[in-house]
Amino acid sequence: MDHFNYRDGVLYGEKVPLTRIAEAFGTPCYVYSKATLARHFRAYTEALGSHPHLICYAVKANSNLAVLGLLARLGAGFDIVSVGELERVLAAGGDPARVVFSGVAKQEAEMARALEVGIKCFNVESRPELERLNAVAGRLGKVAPVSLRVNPDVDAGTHPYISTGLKDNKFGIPVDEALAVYELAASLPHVKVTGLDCHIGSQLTELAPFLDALDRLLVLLERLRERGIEVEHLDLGGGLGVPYRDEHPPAPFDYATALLERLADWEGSERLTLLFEPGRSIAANAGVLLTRVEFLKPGETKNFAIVDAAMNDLIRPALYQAWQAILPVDTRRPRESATYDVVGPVCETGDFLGKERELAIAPGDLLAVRSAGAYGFVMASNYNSRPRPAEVMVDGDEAHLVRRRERLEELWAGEALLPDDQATEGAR
Ligand SMILES: Cc1ncc(COP(=O)(O)O)c(C=O)c1O
Ligand SMILES: N[C@@H](CCCC[NH3+])C(=O)O
Repeated sequence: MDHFNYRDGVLYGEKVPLTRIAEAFGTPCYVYSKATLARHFRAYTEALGSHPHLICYAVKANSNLAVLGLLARLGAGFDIVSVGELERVLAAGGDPARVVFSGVAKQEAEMARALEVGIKCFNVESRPELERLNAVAGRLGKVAPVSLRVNPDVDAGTHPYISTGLKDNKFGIPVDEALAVYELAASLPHVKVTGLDCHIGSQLTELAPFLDALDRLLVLLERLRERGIEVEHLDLGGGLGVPYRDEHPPAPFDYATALLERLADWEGSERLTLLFEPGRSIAANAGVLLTRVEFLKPGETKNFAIVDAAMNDLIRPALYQAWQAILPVDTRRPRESATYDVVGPVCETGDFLGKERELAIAPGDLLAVRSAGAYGFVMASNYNSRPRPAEVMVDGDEAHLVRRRERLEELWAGEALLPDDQATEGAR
């Protein structure tokens, strides 16, 4: 459920017709619903109820300041993977004490900045990273709170590009080695063990892999306890899927209920703070990509609807063959229906937003690509020297521009001509 619905034949974002947004801000344009973001966030906090918890929104899913600011005000923590994401969180008014830092290769300067602002925890993904963190913290006279990201080797049953909890993925410390790395962590002077972390993949549509992972983590926690190592929090990562088409992923409530049941037998579980790092399940269905049909191009074997958004704006279909619904925004005028591949202007055969879609459209019509609030704008590029699109947040009957469309001259700002060519340029 989201806040993008038809009223009298026109698709709205909350109380704003998307036609009005296209007129005011142009296309292509991302549109997010504040109410949907808030509802998705609260679904987690309400599901966990009185159990100690912290929901660390995965900034990578959608890092627009307005999104981060909204979630910060609702009490969210943040899961970051770079100092860039950290600075965004701070710029949006997020609390550094609620930030966890994931990622396989944190640089020294990134660690130093995170220590300086006092983040909650570093999710350490390897032994050398632990040693680097200890050294950086030592130089700054600090003690870094750490949680080891353990790779539990469970098959999340998701797309191979987005599965992260298998032995042959680059992420985390193999569960069998984790004990030794925890012992090392406990012996180092400038790190303090505070948690245990895992993240097994994204767009999971079943509970079983999460519960399998939890079982393996509980075995590890038991072994740590035997060695006198107690953690304050258990971070189960993100990964809960969303309905893009006909998937029926568990709701946060079902997920949390199943986890709490499984945890109930574990001694001291009521004091164990649960952390989650959801990205997609908060942002994906809180956004659409608005695009306009440029041309309809009938072909011998197929028809193309060429639109003004492309793979540089939304890469998920091209990269993962991901399916996202494509809807006409204004259905009030009569149109003939046909089957189209919806493609963009980029010079790549793989530049498509959807294939074989039955659509009743004409040139100039607006289309909305649904479920585009996560891994949409954040993965946009300037390929083909296309400025990145605008981003708009609707809030009731208001629409706020939360990122203006990139300007052409921004595309080459920071570039330079060679000295010889500058001279030629000057002489001309
Ligand atoms: C460490 C980590 N945490 C959280 C997330 C967010 O995942 P999702 O958007 O599937 O909830 C990811 C991305 O998969 C991740 O790598
Ligand atoms: N970007 C991916 C998900 C990767 C998750 C990041 N760990 C997607 O669009 O589905």
